[in-house]
Amino acid sequence: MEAMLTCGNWTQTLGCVGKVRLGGGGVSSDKTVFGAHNGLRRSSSAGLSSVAKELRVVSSFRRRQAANVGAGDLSVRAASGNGAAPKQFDYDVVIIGAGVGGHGAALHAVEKGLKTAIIEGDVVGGTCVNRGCVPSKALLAVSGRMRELRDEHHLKALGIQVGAANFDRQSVADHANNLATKIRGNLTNSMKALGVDILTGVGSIVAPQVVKYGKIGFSDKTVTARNIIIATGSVPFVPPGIEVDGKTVFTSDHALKLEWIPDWITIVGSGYIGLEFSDVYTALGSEVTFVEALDGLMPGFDPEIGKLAQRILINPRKIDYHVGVLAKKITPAKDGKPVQIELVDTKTKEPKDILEVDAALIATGRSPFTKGLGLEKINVTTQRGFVPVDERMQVLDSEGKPVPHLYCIGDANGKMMLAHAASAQGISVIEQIAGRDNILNHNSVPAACFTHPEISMVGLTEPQARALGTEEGFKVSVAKTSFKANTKALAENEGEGLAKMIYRPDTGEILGVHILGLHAADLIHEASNAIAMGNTIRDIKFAVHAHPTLSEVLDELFKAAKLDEEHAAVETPKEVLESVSA
Ligand SMILES: Cc1cc2nc3c(=O)[nH]c(=O)nc-3n(C[C@H](O)[C@H](O)[C@H](O)COP(=O)(O)OP(=O)(O)OC[C@H]3O[C@@H](n4cnc5c(N)ncnc54)[C@H](O)[C@@H]3O)c2cc1C
Ligand SMILES: NC(=O)c1ccc[n+]([C@@H]2O[C@H](COP(=O)([O-])OP(=O)(O)OC[C@H]3O[C@@H](n4cnc5c(N)ncnc54)[C@H](O)[C@@H]3O)[C@@H](O)[C@H]2O)c1
Repeated sequence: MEAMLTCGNWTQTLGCVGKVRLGGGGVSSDKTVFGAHNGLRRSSSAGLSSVAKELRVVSSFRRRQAANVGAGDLSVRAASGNGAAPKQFDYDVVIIGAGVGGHGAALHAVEKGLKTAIIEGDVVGGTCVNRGCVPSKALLAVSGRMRELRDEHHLKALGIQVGAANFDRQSVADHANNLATKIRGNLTNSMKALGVDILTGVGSIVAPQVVKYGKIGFSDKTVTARNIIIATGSVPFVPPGIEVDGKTVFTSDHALKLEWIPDWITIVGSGYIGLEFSDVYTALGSEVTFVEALDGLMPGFDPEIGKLAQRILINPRKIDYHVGVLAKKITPAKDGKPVQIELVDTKTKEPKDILEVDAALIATGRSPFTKGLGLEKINVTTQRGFVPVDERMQVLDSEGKPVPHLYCIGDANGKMMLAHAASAQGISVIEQIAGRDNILNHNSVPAACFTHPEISMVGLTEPQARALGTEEGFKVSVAKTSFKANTKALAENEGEGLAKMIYRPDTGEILGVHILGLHAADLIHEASNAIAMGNTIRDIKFAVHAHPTLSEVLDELFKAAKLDEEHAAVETPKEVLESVSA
């Protein structure tokens, strides 16, 4: 199968992909054949932390040649044209792709004193800044305000009266676009200021440690690099049979421009993009119909959180849905006819329904953008387009052996399609290049869906944890707390929400935390940091939280956990008493 996909100004043909991998971390299951994407568990923002990184880097920036890197003589030399690796290098590190992954790696590389270049074929910032996290969060900020201002019941409960709230579509669109421009500028300036060479053009590998780049239609230039990092990201995946015209049938790339607000829109796919856009569209007045291939909405979330999300984010809104169906064919609106969507049963492929709507947003996952990278020249075979890597992000060749000095980070390796994961992988790679072994614990990487209220998560879902427990022979327990008992949430009149922790009662290890509620995206970090640091519940349950804050939801959660040793502590005196009285 082949699908035409666009990335920024480019168009490419990508092989359509096989399996949907649900969940990540320790347990996963391959289900249903449609679409290319990774696990559906995680996220948040990343290139955005670049400002903080920038400050850190500026203060410590001192270009040095790390002895353990062995960067060699860095003066410019001609690359070997015979496929052999060069002996001397123009750069310590060349990164292909200036998205948030590439940016994170570049900044960390200069901090480590590595001579660094980044090659970008479109615009700096990649998906997250230009077509992803940044503009979508700007639209979601408007969605949140509109919801609040139009929720009479909520405002009345707080004693507030306001007139009818309204919005200007173009100004909302401008807000999203302006924010992307601003953050793009920040990213570009941070790299320039620190001495990262930004090379413009499409990069590809011509031999080990040799990269050529150039603008399409112009002659290529060649650079040699001791280490190459592929960070070429991803593009929307459009299943075969769906015709995207960019006007009435579109992907997130188009939707973020908010060129119009359809009265009725079908969103194909109820993952992150589908859910976030349903929040935006319903706040701005659209009716939404979800089409989801798997048997329930939001199939990648912890099932209990998914159910609650359906009760809070779907049922009370102008949203209906069809689950267990594939959008087999979608035809854009033409000649006065609406968009036509033919649905078939996912399992039997029997025709189920035909929808006629004003617009369709295709949110069915993303495909790696790795074609034309020249990987075949160095014996690397992509898997469904993804670059195979080991736990250190080192690229694996066709025999499964690590290719020396070649790494791949971010969406292009498909491990976890999140901005901050891309950036964290980049930093981890640079640490290794600088001589310090580093393996990113992906189970500690949080994710968030920025709906109102937000959903966040880290680690395993309950079914994943239980499956792992069965496999490895340990008991799994679950603790829960509600936002309804939290003073701050109630003061805000935002008591709907749940926090859930999955853990090992024998060791106190936190296996996963899932939150649905006000500011869940910010709250998750106490749990993700605990997992990253290897802290157990025992370590954090006595940590003090300010009152009244939302963080007390997590405080309660940690305190609600029942560890085996605590049962033992209660039982021991009884046993002692019995033995004494006997
Ligand atoms: C609508 C939407 C919302 C999202 N929201 C969030 C969110 O809130 N939080 C979150 O964590 N994640 C979010 N994501 C996911 C996030 O955007 C991606 O995970 C992240 O951008 C991946 O970063 P990357 O550096 O791997 O790739 P990209 O950001 O895709 O960057 C890759 C760059 O490489 C360039 N490139 C590609 N090939 C070449 C080549 N051969 N030569 C030179 N340059 C090349 C591209 O032009 C691009 O600039 C969202 C995604 C979408 C679509
Ligand atoms: N807040 C965030 O962090 C955020 C926001 C947006 C996107 N993202 C990232 O972008 C990536 C892509 O997001 P996404 O929502 O497109 O993908 P996704 O993988 O999150 O969800 C895709 C959904 O589409 C369904 N699907 C696939 N093919 C289908 C078909 N033919 N018909 C009907 N349903 C179908 C899948 O079952 C799944 O539920 C994600 O991996 C996510 O990590 C993150």
